[in-house]
Amino acid sequence: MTINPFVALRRDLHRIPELGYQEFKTQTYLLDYLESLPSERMEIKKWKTGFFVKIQGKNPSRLIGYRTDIDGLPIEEQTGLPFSSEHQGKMHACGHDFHMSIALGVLSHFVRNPINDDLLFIFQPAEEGPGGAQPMLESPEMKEWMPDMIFALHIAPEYAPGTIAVKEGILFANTSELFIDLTGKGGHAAYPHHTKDMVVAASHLVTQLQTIVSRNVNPLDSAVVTIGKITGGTVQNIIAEQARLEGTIRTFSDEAMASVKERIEALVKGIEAGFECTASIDYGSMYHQVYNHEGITAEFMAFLKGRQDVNLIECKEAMTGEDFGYMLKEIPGFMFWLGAGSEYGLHHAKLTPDEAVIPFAIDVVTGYIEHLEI
Ligand SMILES: CC(=O)N[C@@H](CCC[C@H](N)C(=O)O)C(=O)O
Repeated sequence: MTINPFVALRRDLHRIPELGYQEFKTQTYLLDYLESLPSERMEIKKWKTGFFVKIQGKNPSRLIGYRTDIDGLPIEEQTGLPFSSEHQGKMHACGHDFHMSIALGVLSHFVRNPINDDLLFIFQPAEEGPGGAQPMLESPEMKEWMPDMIFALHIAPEYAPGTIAVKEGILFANTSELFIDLTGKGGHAAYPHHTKDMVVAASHLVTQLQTIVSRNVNPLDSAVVTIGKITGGTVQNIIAEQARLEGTIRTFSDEAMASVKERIEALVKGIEAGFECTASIDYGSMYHQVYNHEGITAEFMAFLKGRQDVNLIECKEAMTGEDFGYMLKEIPGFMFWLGAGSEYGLHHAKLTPDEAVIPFAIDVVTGYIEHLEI
């Protein structure tokens, strides 16, 4: 059976997931593919481990932008797929392999069938962290090629293939990473009274952090404080001198983000006093909310309603984060969810989206770009 060429590309990319700003093989693979396309209308500018591709239109009056992210996650894949990750401890568990192959499919259509307007394809590194959208936006390359409108998609395992979910206004939350380091006095496991145990302090702090959402945030508002990783100590019979919590904060407003951080700082001060230790907080990288331009999103939804093959859902906002929010802050446009039907969700080691959505999405995105000229 012949396999769709962009599904084949997805499988190749799925084998070589790389973390933010380490996407060297991915960049080479994508650029090699572009080499195979007619080059007359195509201009490429590399940017760190990503790049921009401009496709010259026939009679341009504006520049239409389309962005894909290209990085993977630090997860050991457990799908059992024959084209599983060849990079130990790394996986395309957020669908960026799908995003890239869809972008290549759309790009390769327009390089052969240009529209009047110019198109800009943005292959952005480090979406999962520490963030590539904002520095790309500020780069001289993008300042020269600033789109008049921009859009992007994200796969959604919880929706069936054929579904597109979108809404006007806020779609994804504001995010802030969270790293807390605790330092006390280690020692012999049998002499706890001579030590300040950071495993115990960290355990109390994790529990106290849960009270921010349940007891400080207005029940009619929304926020998330997740601790995804705890490390501490060295061996089972030594009391830990160090512990580290790693997590993320999500809110729908800057005010809520500031008040969650205030509470975190107060609780950490309490841990320092209560457990006689020192603590430091680092907020890592922060992403601006994804806010879909009302008018442009409404027009996209109207376009989708005209397609028999699309099940359009007007969805609710989600606590997911996306640094594409920075691009949408400066450029009118939108992001949408592409139903991809996987039993396991984003960031899961068994995520297996349905590959049939690749040609489907290429067709929808291509059709929408063509429709923009009508
Ligand atoms: C779509 C998606 O899953 N995005 C990530 C973005 C991560 C932002 C940052 N590294 C953080 O953890 O706060 C997400 O986790 O929502």
